[in-house]
Amino acid sequence: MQGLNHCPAFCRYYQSATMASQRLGLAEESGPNPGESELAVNPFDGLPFSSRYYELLEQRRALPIWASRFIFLEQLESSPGGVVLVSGEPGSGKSTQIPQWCAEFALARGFQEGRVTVTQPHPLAALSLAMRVADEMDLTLGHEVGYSIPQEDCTGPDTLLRFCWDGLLLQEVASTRGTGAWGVLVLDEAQERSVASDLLQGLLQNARLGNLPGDSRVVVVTDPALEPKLQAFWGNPPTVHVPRRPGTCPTPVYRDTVPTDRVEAACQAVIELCTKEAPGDVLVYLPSEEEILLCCESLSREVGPLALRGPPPRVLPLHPGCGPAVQAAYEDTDLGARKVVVTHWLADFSFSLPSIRHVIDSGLELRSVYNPQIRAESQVLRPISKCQAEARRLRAKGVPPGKSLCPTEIKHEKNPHTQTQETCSGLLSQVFLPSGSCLCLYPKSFLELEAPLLPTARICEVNLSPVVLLLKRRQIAEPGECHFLDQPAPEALMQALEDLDYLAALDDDGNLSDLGVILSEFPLPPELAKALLASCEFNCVDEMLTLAAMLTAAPGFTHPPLSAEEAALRRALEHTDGDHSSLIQVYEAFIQSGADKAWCQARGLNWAALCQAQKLRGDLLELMQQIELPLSQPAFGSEQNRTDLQKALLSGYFLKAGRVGPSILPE
Ligand SMILES: Nc1ncnc2c1ncn2[C@@H]1O[C@H](COP(=O)(O)OP(=O)(O)OP(=O)(O)O)[C@@H](O)[C@H]1O
Repeated sequence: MQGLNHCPAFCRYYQSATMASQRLGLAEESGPNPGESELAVNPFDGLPFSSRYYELLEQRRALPIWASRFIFLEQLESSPGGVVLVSGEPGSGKSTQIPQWCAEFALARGFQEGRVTVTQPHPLAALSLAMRVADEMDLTLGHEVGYSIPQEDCTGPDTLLRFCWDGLLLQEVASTRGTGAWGVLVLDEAQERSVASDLLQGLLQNARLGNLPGDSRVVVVTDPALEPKLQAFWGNPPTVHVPRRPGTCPTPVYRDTVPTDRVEAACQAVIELCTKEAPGDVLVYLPSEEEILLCCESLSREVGPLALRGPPPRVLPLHPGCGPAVQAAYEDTDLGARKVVVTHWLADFSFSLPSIRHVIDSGLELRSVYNPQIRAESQVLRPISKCQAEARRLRAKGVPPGKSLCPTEIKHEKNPHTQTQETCSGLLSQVFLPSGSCLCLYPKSFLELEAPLLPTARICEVNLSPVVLLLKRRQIAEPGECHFLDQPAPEALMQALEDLDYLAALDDDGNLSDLGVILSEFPLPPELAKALLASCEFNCVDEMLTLAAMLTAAPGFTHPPLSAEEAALRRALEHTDGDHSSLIQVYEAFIQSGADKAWCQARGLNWAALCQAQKLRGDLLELMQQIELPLSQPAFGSEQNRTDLQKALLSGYFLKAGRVGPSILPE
């Protein structure tokens, strides 16, 4: 910011933007047109726009949301309660354009109320969007545009627009180490009903966030399916309706029965599309990461030998473990190979891949669901909601590579109505495209009978202890008083309070104890944080740090062993004491390999997840050093260490303990 204030281009733009916004309310057009040399300077960094900027500007102008830009900025300026709702179907341009317009709005106000923060329910979506938006704005990632996700903060002092995993923003709001206020907060993908998004909305609605400046703005972005509920929750705020995406959406084709082997059925459907040479990329939805990987492996083996006219398809997984490699799903190769992207719920709403023409949907999702009565989480395989099924079907509306539908090209069409850019949404539907397809691997009655209308609110399905600890830490609200979009069951809240009490995190008045305050400092579930603190007492900090990091990072194993050789290499990593010791052993072997990717691949280990665990372990160690907790030397493998580790774990997880051997607890 300081740098920007001294930049003559910024000052020039800022003055003109301020004058324009005073005159018009807001500037009518974003960014210059090619050829406007005098103003062709990026107001955010003072540098001339590159040719790439203009290339992407053409693509942005073709998005359905582009027509809503002026009305959105007007509503943002004048909304009486400072809240604006944006409702539009997937792929209409909400996630990429709204943040940029908010940055322009904040710039026109001189960033006096603060900068722009955009939340995403998935860390990978925050990363991917930051990359795309930095590109579209012609700015440098990590400088003016940045992102914050677990174990990675790619922001700097000049960051004006930050994409942030919503769980992290919630932690920041609650923690003493938070980054403070924002001028505009965009809560994207509200229909996904993540815990943090629901909670942030509850807190904002109750006006309980003390660090909000007076004139800040909140923008809630959603799929149309959740719009009525959000309207009611926010008291009918101004709402921007994004026009429907042009193009015809294929009618779904249903299977008569649910296949016993989903992966096999999906692979066969992909191969059929490839052999029929139906143009366009393919998106396959399976329930779990494990099935995604199995499907990718099977497809990679089977599509190679097919006698196809073009190059063989590129098979790409898309799940939280992919990291920055996820961008490959957006890229086209020079050879124009067809992409087959295999994914799960992650791409229901985030990740709008423009070239998808064929969707193969299993109609299922695998989710962790917590049962407070038995205090246990289980993996539940269940039908997706009707709203998700519709979002998946709409993905097949894409444009095959090489068939760009940017307005300049449309103007050349022999159509008397193709005069102005404003009418482009109407025009696009008139352009002939080979039709796409949507194959549902289930009968029509399957979702009609079994699926809910909307995705289930995650706050009603998770263990609430971390949420309650967080709220108590900042005395933001009494958990029971908080006004949620969907209220969690009272017994789930009671159980969370009870568990925190058992952990000695609460005092007699129900407020956080000193121990509770320390527990809330760790980015870990309270039970695990307690076990880590206890490891100081039982002299096994080194091992417990590793275990905490491995249990928190993404799963270390990618899939069941694929060959006898891989199975043998994996067996060598297993520890006779069970999963916890195996995880420590895997981590230590990974470090000894020099964090080698090929070493991980040979054992079916998730290299990205292990790197994440390494980073998290470092962060936890730093935190312990800051709090001046006593550390201990590594002793993994000794009998004493084994017992110490068990005692530390029991200090946190005593509610889940069952004794089979002689007691190790002190008499
Ligand atoms: N990470 C990315 N890399 C490259 N292009 C992207 C990326 N994200 C989005 N796009 C482009 O921007 C277009 C609009 O996507 P955007 O995510 O803004 O839509 P959306 O309305 O928010 O959809 P959704 O609700 O599915 O996220 C896409 O069709 C694609 O062309």
